[in-house]
Order: sequence, then structure tokens, then C-alpha cells
Amino acid sequence: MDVEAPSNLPLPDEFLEFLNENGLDPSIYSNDPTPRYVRLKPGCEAYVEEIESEIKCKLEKVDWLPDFYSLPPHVQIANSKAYQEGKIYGIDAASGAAVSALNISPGDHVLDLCAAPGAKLCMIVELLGHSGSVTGVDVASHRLAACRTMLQKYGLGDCCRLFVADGTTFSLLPIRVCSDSKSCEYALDEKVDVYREWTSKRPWKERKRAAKARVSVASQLASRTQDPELIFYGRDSGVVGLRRSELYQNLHGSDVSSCGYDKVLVDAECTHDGSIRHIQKFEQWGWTTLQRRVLNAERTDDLTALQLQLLTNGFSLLKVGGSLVYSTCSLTVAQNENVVEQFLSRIASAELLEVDVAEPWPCRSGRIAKTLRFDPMTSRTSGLFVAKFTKLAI
Ligand SMILES: C[S@@+](CC[C@H](N)C(=O)[O-])C[C@H]1O[C@@H](n2cnc3c(N)ncnc32)[C@H](O)[C@@H]1O
Repeated sequence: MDVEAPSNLPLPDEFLEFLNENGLDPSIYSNDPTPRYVRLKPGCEAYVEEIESEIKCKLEKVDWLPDFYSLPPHVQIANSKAYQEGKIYGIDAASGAAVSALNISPGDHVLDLCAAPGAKLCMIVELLGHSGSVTGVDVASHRLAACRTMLQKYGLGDCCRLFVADGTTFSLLPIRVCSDSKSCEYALDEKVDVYREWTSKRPWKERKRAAKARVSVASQLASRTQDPELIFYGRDSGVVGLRRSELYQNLHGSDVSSCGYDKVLVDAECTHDGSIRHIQKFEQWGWTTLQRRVLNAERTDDLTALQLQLLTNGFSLLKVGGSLVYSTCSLTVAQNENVVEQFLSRIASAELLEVDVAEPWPCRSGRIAKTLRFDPMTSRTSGLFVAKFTKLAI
């Protein structure tokens, strides 16, 4: 068993100051560290005992969240065979709850707008089974590359496509039939290559041909700068066989209501103050770095504007009757309830929904009814805020 030194560090002053400014009680970060959580790949239940004997500790089933197990906080799984073979992966139970709140059903087309490094995206794929699709978007290419590695490692990528793009402007709809809608028809460009099965290593000749095609497409699409960069697509993602012009379609507002995504997750960039493990990483980089890079008030103002934009854009791509979950691993009101309030005041078609599966969850209500807050003391998980919306036909 790999053991990480237990961290009993006192909270740094910079963090305490941030909590104070945001009206957060430091005692929610109890001295007793929260457990580590793993999700067991569905179908691997028979391996639990084998995994326990390998990591030399018991996997405690989380009774309120299917397929989740808790471990003592100091146990590391990264070197275990079970992890390397993709039978388990680390994901906090609160994060799992945010995905569960989406009520993913087989066949859904799901958009994950801040997808990297991808633990929630992997869970979404597993819940879909072998139908539907997942479109993962993240602005950070290195983080999204890590997500691609994870999908490949767990053999989960078949129905996924990943785009490096700004989630505040991303506007590609899921690939699916819109045969009855005239606006979904488009001219095929015979000069442009179709997407073949994705591979990380393409023969030189093919890469050269693709680069040439890209240049010619780039000149055709000169007016559309900064198309999302497709960095991965699975064989059942709908991309194979498409031409570039077919993939890069932005549909008009009225089409979104019927052709949009069934489910959208906006797990927005935030100050991560709900995760004490994340905060304590700054011990090695210095607490002033934490203050400068994460907690400073100016950055928080920018963040709340970004969060509102991500939520608004994610919602614009949701079909009528679909569900969107907004989550952050911050516990500040500014990044959660205030964002929700502003969003609801601007978007008449948005309705806040009760998270129906949340009844047994060990969390509290947020400051707005129907929103939820996980915190280390109440939930024994990392801190997380969750709000769920649907789109009304108006
Ligand atoms: C809380 S993390 C997401 C964690 C992820 N959902 C998971 O489960 O692993 C927030 C992510 O938002 C991304 N991000 C920040 N600004 C963005 C933007 N404008 N558009 C899309 N992604 C953005 C960051 O790169 C980061 O990966």
C-alpha cells in the first residue's frame, strides 16, 4: 500500500482571511481529514476483495451513491494494479453526486463544458452505456489531453469527442439527425477529407494531406476564427465519416431547442476552496502564491463573470426539457448562489429544479431553495455546490 503522509497542517492565514471575507466558517474543514473516494468500474464488483488485498485496506461502500467506495485519506491508489487496469479511479463522492444529479440515461447527448481532467466525464460515459454521446470541452489543452489519456486508459472513449475551446463561446451541437430541419442541411465540400478513425499516430503522408486540407478549410472559413480544436473522437462519436464542414456547424437559436444537448454539465472553474487537499498543495508553492493565483478578490470578480458566462452558454446549447447541472468546488456565495440568482434573473426560460435523487445525500440546502452544498464536515466529502436547471419552452 502506498501511503501519503497525513496532512494535519493548520489552515494558512491567507486561506483563513479568504474564508472570513466570504463569511465561511473554518470549522467546516474539520481536523479529521475526509476519506478518499474511488468509483468502481461497473461490472468489476467481483474484484473488490482482490483490490482490498492489493491496497491493504477495506473499500467501504458509500451507501448513498452507487459504485462509490471510501478509503482512508492516506491510501494512494495510483500504483495499484486495479487503478492501472482501470478497475477503479479516484473521484470524490460529491463530484459523483453532481454527475448523478444529471440523471443521465442511455442515448443522451451530453455536453461537459469544463471537462478536464475528466473524472466526471468518465462517470458520464459509464452511465451512458453504449449509446448517446459525450462532448467534452476545456480551454486548457494540456488538461484536456490528460482527459483523453484517461478515456483511452479506461477504454471509455468510443462515444466521446473532445474539443479545446472556450466554453463561453463554444456552440457546436451534438451530431445527430436533424433531417426534418432545413437549417440542418449543408453543402458538402468535396475537397475536404472526411474524418477517419482517430489515431494518435498518423502516417506522415496522411498528416501532410490533412494539414493541406486544414489550410484550404482555413481559407474558406476565414471569417470563423478560432474554431474549437478537436483533439480526440471515438469510433461511435459520430465524427468518423464526417467532413470538417459537417462537424463545425453552429446552428441557429431556434434549432437548439430541438437539436440541442439533452444534458449539460457546467463544472465551472472556481477558487477550489471547498477542497482542502487542493489548498494544501500550495504548501510547496508558497501561501503567497495561493493568495495571488487563487484567492485574490480581483480574480474572484473575474471568475464570477466567467462562471455566469459558462452557465449561460451551456444553457443556450441545452434542448427544451433537458437538464443542466452547475457545480463548483467553491463554497463561497459569490461563486454559487449569486451566479445562480443573476442567471435566473436574465434567462426567462431557465427553471431551477429539485435534485430528485438527492434525498439520501449527506448535504445541506444552499441559500437558494433546491440548491445543494456538500462540505467536509457535513458530508465527509470535498466541498461542492450543485444547482440543477431545466429549459422551458417559451
Ligand atoms: C473544476 S475544473 C473541471 C473538473 C472536471 N469537470 C473534472 O471532473 O475533472 C474546471 C475546468 O474549467 C476549465 N476552464 C476554465 N476556463 C474555461 C473556459 N473559458 N472554457 C472552458 N473551460 C474552462 C479549466 O481549464 C478546468 O479544467
